[in-house]
Amino acid sequence: MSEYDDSSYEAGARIVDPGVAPDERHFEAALRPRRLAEFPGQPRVSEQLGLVLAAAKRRGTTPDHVLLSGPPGLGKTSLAMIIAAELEQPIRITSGPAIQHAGDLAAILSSLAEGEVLFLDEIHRMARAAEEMLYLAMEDFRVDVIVGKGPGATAIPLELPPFTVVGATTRAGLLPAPLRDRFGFTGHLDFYTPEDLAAILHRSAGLLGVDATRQGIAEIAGRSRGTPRIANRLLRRVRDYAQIHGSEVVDQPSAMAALKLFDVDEKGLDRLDRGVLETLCKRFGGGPVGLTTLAVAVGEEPDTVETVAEPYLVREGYLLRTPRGRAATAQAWAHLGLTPPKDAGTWATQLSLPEGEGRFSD
Ligand SMILES: Nc1ncnc2c1ncn2[C@@H]1O[C@H](COP(=O)(O)OP(=O)(O)OP(=O)(O)O)[C@@H](O)[C@H]1O
Ligand SMILES: [Mg+2]
Repeated sequence: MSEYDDSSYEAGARIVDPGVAPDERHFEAALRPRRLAEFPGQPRVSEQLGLVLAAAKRRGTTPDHVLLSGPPGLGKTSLAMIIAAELEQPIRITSGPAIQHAGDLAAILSSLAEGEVLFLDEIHRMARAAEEMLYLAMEDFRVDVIVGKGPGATAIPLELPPFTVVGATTRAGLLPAPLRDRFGFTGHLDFYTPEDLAAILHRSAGLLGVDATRQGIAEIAGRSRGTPRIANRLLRRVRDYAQIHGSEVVDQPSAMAALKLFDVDEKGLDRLDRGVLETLCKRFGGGPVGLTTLAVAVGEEPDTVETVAEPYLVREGYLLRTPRGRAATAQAWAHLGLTPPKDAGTWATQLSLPEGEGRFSD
């Protein structure tokens, strides 16, 4: 699930949504890399993690607990499963929202086998009381089981065999510091380069039994917003298109035609993204304009514009959030093939943002 849970757009409702759609889970499972060696991209995290796991295996101990953070669809769940596979250990999978009471967690912890991997997805959404129990368990491999109620209740300490927690979160900043500190290794996943996405797409095409050319793959990779989940989804749509209209081969013409049909342009912007930029440029001279005014003009809820369209537009340098409202950058004008008016604000002449500026961190 993604951070877009609260918006009016269902996860996966847009073809470029980084969240997972309910009906694509089985595709995802089939396309997940199984081992670190077949996990393209994220070279730093992958190398660091490989070292941590290999060293623990060599010593015959459990590795440090691992926290994986980063935007939706970049491979956190895949990596959690890879960790268990590399350690040759079973994996127990649960998620923050499923643990609403400390007792839920106590039941899981007390049934773990030695060395087992406990994957806690969306760990930032776990109940507070369970968080406290978790960090005690992570540090001392112990839980206090409360027996009885009221003044007569007693805490019976229960020793746990050593195990490895792998936590995943799209919002590392929401984790309380004591919990974050219990993870000896944190891997932050970043958006993929088009080359890495192309490698992923080649592999996926092979697994799906689809013929694909290098140019066809490159065309899809360039429109996938740095996100493997989106890349795999676009590949399936292009495959559909190629099977119905073309030579059954995912080549550049079929990729371009299919993605035009599904409204994903060459930079990966869809109709909503372009609607926001076009409204901003054509109706408001590039802004700045308040979020609500902009959203009404686009015909969307302010929340949708803010949480669904803006993060990518800001990250890629098409849109600025200024104290006076939203403003289009020169890159936005250029992408739409429009010329900014002479009196447009200074932001419109700004070609790109300084490194890190306007980027979303967790
Ligand atoms: N490095 C990679 N190589 C190949 N495929 C990948 C890679 N990273 C992700 N994928 C594919 O992208 C899809 C989404 O990956 P995954 O479920 O691991 O993401 P996630 O970070 O857990 O997302 P969420 O935050 O929504 O839970 C899967 O189908 C997976 O196969
Ligand atoms: Mg996941």
